[in-house]
Amino acid sequence: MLAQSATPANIAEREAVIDIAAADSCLEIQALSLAYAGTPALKELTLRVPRRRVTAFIGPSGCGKSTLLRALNRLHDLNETVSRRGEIRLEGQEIHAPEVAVAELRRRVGMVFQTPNPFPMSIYENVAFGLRLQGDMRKRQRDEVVEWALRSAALWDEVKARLGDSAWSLSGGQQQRLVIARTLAVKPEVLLLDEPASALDPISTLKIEELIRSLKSQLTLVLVTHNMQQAARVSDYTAFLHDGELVEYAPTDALFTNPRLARTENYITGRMA
Ligand SMILES: Nc1ncnc2c1ncn2[C@@H]1O[C@H](COP(=O)(O)OP(=O)(O)OP(=O)(O)O)[C@@H](O)[C@H]1O
Repeated sequence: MLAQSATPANIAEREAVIDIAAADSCLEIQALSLAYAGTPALKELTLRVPRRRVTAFIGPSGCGKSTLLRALNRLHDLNETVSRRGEIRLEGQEIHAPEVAVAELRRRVGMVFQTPNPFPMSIYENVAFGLRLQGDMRKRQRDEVVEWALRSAALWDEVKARLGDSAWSLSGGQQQRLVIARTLAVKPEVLLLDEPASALDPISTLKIEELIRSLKSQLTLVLVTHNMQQAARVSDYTAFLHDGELVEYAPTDALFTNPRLARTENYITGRMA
């Protein structure tokens, strides 16, 4: 039985904590801090990313969403001004451990950016690109993986008759789904999406959102978005960041309908830019 002092807010808090703690997690971020040239961008963030779910990072511009996402596949490695403390574990293994090869990490943790970036080659070759890097594969097997990846990215029917055409002949929305297919072809465990629909029209945006929802049966997705409706539509869990801190992290429904903290409520109700 609930204690007498339990209010709807702290019931939700307890349930949110239990829900995330109980979820099977794929990535664990522990006391992660990151600074650019000594200026903090992330401050002691700790969170677990549940497996085969969609987790959204939301928050005002400059709060650190992209910095956090990029840290998850070590995109800061080449930036000498970046200093980092804390841990990021993928399936229990610290991703900065000496035995972890960055190329393999980035195969396991794929990333899709805001602006579609297909390579200047055919639709087919874009998807086959990572497979060729991985080594020899018979043409028939490669064809099968390309088809599977294009189907998984909900693009196959639109391109199956023109696989040899330039990827740049596709619309922006199709290009973004092609980039997702290219990433899926090497069978990642995690897909990081940094504002993947913000450069797209509303119909293409809906297709990307449908795709995100469908992909969680196969892999773990992490989405950075400015668009709170989008976070509410597609994600299972939402983390609200502000000024480099993780303010609140909860199942998406709980966070949007019953935020625990005033800072979260102010943001989701538009009282904080
Ligand atoms: N390469 C960089 N060098 C220096 N500072 C950076 C760099 N990238 C980001 N920053 C700073 O780190 C902070 C967090 O930036 P980040 O891009 O992660 O925020 P964000 O929440 O993704 O913002 P937005 O929603 O505008 O994309 C900001 O103050 C930003 O100016």
